[in-house]
Amino acid sequence: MANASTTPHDLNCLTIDELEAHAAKIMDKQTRDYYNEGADSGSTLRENLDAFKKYRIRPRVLRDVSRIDTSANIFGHKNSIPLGVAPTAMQCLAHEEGELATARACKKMNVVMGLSSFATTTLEDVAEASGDNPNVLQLYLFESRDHSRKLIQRAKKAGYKAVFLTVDTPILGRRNLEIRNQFKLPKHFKIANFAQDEAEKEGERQQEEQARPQAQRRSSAGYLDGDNRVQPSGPITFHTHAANPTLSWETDIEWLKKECGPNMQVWVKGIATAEDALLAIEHGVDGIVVSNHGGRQLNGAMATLDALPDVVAAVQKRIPVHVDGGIRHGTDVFKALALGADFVWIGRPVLWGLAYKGQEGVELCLRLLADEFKLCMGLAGTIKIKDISKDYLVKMDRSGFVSRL
Ligand SMILES: Cc1cc2nc3c(=O)[nH]c(=O)nc-3n(C[C@H](O)[C@H](O)[C@H](O)COP(=O)(O)O)c2cc1C
Ligand SMILES: CC(C)CC(=O)C(=O)O
Repeated sequence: MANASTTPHDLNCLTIDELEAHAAKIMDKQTRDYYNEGADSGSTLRENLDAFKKYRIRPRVLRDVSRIDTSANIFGHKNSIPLGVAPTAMQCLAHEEGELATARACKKMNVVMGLSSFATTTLEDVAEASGDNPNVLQLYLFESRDHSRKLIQRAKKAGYKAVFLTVDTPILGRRNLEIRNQFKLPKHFKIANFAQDEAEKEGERQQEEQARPQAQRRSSAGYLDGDNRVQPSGPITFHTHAANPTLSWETDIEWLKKECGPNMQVWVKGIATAEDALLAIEHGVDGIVVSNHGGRQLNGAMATLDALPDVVAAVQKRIPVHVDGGIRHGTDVFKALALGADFVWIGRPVLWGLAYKGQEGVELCLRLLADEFKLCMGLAGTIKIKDISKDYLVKMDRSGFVSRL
């Protein structure tokens, strides 16, 4: 009997769990804590993972699974599997080649890549490394529309297929290890997409600063207003500019759609409820990602896999519904699809791959998941993505009682 794997194994690393363990030994403490932690006690982060264990697969047999097609269409491109690389900030912390290594691995593995606004590589350099492999730009809409507008224009010019507006971060979640470690991006790295703006602004700022009475001079984190809210008027750092508490459906989605024009889609990332999924449709977005930011924002929020079925039922296939959070095995991809997701995204596993072996490590990460997913499809008795449905799952409650969906 042939093994389902199409590629050679790395005998030291046969699972994403092993990849995580290798990476943990390689990364420095600040980076490991920043990448791996969730908000507050981390319960939502853990529940994202545990949610997958509540479901078991009902395999069907004698169905000729000799020709399995794992490919999925995204932005008119044939992705090798229904999985993409979610945007994660500051990848050069994991490996010196950072986002470039990720882009090259995605291209080689034929997998769509999401680039964080807070990448340590410019969106143009990533686009060049990606060639004709599709990319999406994750966007935090800043209070200064100028910063956002420039970024959108650059993404359009560089051929990005979509922007993913992250909507679960109106205020940055509380990450205790980050606070305790006093997280700082080492000086030799830059939040590359803003580096030019920063240099231009710095001169102006220094002049303004000198003109200001001593008592009103800003701290390095920005100004605090009367409500102790950081005013994002200072340098672009993720403690100030990632969070924009003023975002709303009415004012921002319309603006964003206009800026993106007809050739770059607008998605929202961070939907957790049917109500918001319906609002997304009402406001004309092209797709949604059910996400809780990998458990890094509202601790105590639902696991994304638990949030998914309600959203799928509300959307009724009018727009694509994607999901991320806690996907660590090919069977997790299968379960998410069976619950109605069209596509999934992975965050931390790619960072672990990067830390382990740069581009090669990201390829390994994607290959493991692709092989596991293909094997799962074959052993569950299905050869087409579109046939994966809730008929392939049962749900177990806490007492072990099994029910059909
Ligand atoms: C270190 C780290 C940085 C992240 N940076 C961003 C970001 O810049 N923008 C964003 O929308 N989401 C960001 N995310 C969230 C991911 O896009 C994704 O939603 C999440 O990682 C999925 O969960 P998983 O890590 O369990 O796969 C980040 C996640 C991590 C772990
Ligand atoms: C720049 C940060 C806000 C990136 C992020 O989204 C995260 O660390 O979760």
